[in-house]
Formats: sequence, C-alpha cells, structure tokens
Amino acid sequence: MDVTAKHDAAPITLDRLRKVYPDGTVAVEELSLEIGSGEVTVLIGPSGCGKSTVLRMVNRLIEPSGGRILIDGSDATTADPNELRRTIGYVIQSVGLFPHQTVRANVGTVPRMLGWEKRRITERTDELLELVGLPAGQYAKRYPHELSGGQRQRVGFARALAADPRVLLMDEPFSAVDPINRGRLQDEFLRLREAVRKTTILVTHDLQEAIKLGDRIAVLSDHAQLQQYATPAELLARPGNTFVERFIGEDRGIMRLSVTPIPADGLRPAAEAGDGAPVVSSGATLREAFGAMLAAGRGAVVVRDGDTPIGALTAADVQVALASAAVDTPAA
Ligand SMILES: Nc1ncnc2c1ncn2[C@@H]1O[C@H](COP(=O)(O)OP(=O)(O)OP(=O)(O)O)[C@@H](O)[C@H]1O
Repeated sequence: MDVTAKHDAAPITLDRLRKVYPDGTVAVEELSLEIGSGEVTVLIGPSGCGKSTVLRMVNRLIEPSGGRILIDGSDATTADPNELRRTIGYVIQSVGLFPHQTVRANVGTVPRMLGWEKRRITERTDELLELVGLPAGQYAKRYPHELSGGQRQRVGFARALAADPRVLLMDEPFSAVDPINRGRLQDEFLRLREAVRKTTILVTHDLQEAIKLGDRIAVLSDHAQLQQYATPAELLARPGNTFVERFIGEDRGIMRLSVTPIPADGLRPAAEAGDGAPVVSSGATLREAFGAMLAAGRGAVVVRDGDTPIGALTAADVQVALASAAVDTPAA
C-alpha cells in the first residue's frame, strides 16, 4: 500500500472569519485568507493575537461567531464536526497521545473510528511509523512514556496522517522539543511534505521556523488582523508595513540569505575561486554558500551542478545577489 497522497489535498478559504468568546473577548475580528491546495501556510504573530483560535475554528474545536470556512469549496462551518475532524489531521505541542495505549493503537485511532479492518489498520500504522522514522518492529508496542519528546511528536504526526486527511492543522508542533531535535523534526517535516502533500496550516511564534517551513506566511496582529500574507522571500524582502518590519526585526538581512538561491546566471569562471575553495551545489542558498566561505576561511566558493563546476561566487557576489533579489521579488 502506498502511504503517500491518496486523497487530494484541498484548498481552504477563510472568509471573514470571526470569533468573540462568551466573555466578550474579540479573538478574531474578521480574517480572510486563501490557502492553496497542498501549501503550507504559517500563522505567526504576537502571543494572544488569535492564532490558535483561528486554527481551532477550522476543525470546529472552537465554533466561529461569524464568517465561513470553505474546504475544497464546501462550508466546514455547517458540516458535522465529528465527520469534519476525521478528514483533518491535528498536531499539537503537547501531542495528546493516549498514555495507556501503545504507539500502534495511538496511530490507529482515526482508522479505528472509521471502522477499518484490523489488518488494514496495522498495515497503515506500520507504514506510517516507518515513514516518520520509528520502525514498527521496535516502536509499535511501546507506550508513550517509553519514548522521547521528539519521538512522541513523530507518533503524533503519524497519527494525524493515519486516515489520509486532506488538511493538516499544526499548533506549535515543535515548540516543546529541544533546539537540536526541533531542527531535525523540521527537516523531517520538510522531507515528509514532499511525500505527503497536505494543505497545512501551522501556527508558530518562531520566525525562523515560519521561514523554513512555510510556502506562505500570514503575519497577524491583535484580534488576528492580517498585516501581510506573502512567501518567506517576499516577506523578508518587502515587509508590508512597520508592524511587519518590527516583527521581523534586525535579522532580516541574514534571514534573507536562507531564502535566496545562488544566481545561476551571475557566476564567475570557476577558476576564480582559487585552488582548494569550498564547494556548494547549484541548488544551494546564499546562506549555504556564505556559510561554506566562512567555515573554510575563504572569500569564494565553487558552484557545482552534480560533479561539474559551473562557476564561482565571492562574498561580494553574495551581497549583489541579495540586493538584486530584493528588486526581482514581486511585491506581495
Ligand atoms: N475560552 C476563552 N475565553 C475568552 N478568551 C479567550 C479564550 N481562549 C482564548 N481567549 C483569548 O483570545 C485571544 C486569542 O487567543 P489565542 O489562544 O487564539 O492566541 P494565540 O495567538 O494562539 O496565543 P499564543 O501565541 O500565546 O498561544 C487572547 O486574548 C486570549 O486571552
């Protein structure tokens, strides 16, 4: 059985979505957002600005006070909440695994609710455990307390994918994990995304994470007011207003290095890098190229396409490439 995309991903439209809590708190004033099929959209903004409220309205853990949520064109706000949740994977910071159930039973939760045959559930859970790097032979029979925090998070991710949902909601999924494991889990998420393309809304307060994982980033201010909705490169090159500029902060230039590719047509002859210069691949970012120069104590790198050197890039070229990327990037 193929564990990867069976159901197509679905586009999501938030249409003038609103939430006022019973005590009168306006958590979401009126938010409209288009999320493309198979894309990862990150919601980011200051604490208390309404990110989790927005996310939890999509799977109706919180009932909207107004507006609509269209998933693949149909209105989620009028769907049966239980049925809706079976088509939406949900990953949260504290994972929420059932402590008295094995890893396999945890991952099989939704397929069991859907009445799948036992054998099909076992096959599916074992494949997903393999996919998230926890081979079933070793981990399926363990209980959550017999796993590390990062491993529990992976089980949570496998569980969210079990019934092949069209949509994934992730609320601070990596924030309870230490920085080293967080980096690994983020890398794994990127790898899994290639295999399992789900429309994903991810909430984080970590800008680096947003830039690394998001196809698009929605920057929100209090009451979930949308300040800018753009790709990471656009956001960093052209913050839409002073709120976004302040939110991104002074590391904007450095962060832009990691979203700007090496310019294929702006390279010098490879020989100009000199003997023994460090090598990077043509698909690398300016950050990787600059990092390789710093690590080797050299002023240039050789850029290779496979085994073939296609040119050289100097530290000064990095600066020029960054400046011209700002000009080339279309306005958000
Ligand atoms: N059940 C509730 N009743 C009243 N107000 C609430 C309730 N839940 C959340 N709020 C308020 O709604 C606002 C938005 O909360 P929410 O949890 O969505 O923010 P957030 O951006 O996810 O915050 P954080 O980044 O700190 O997790 C906050 O002012 C919060 O205090």
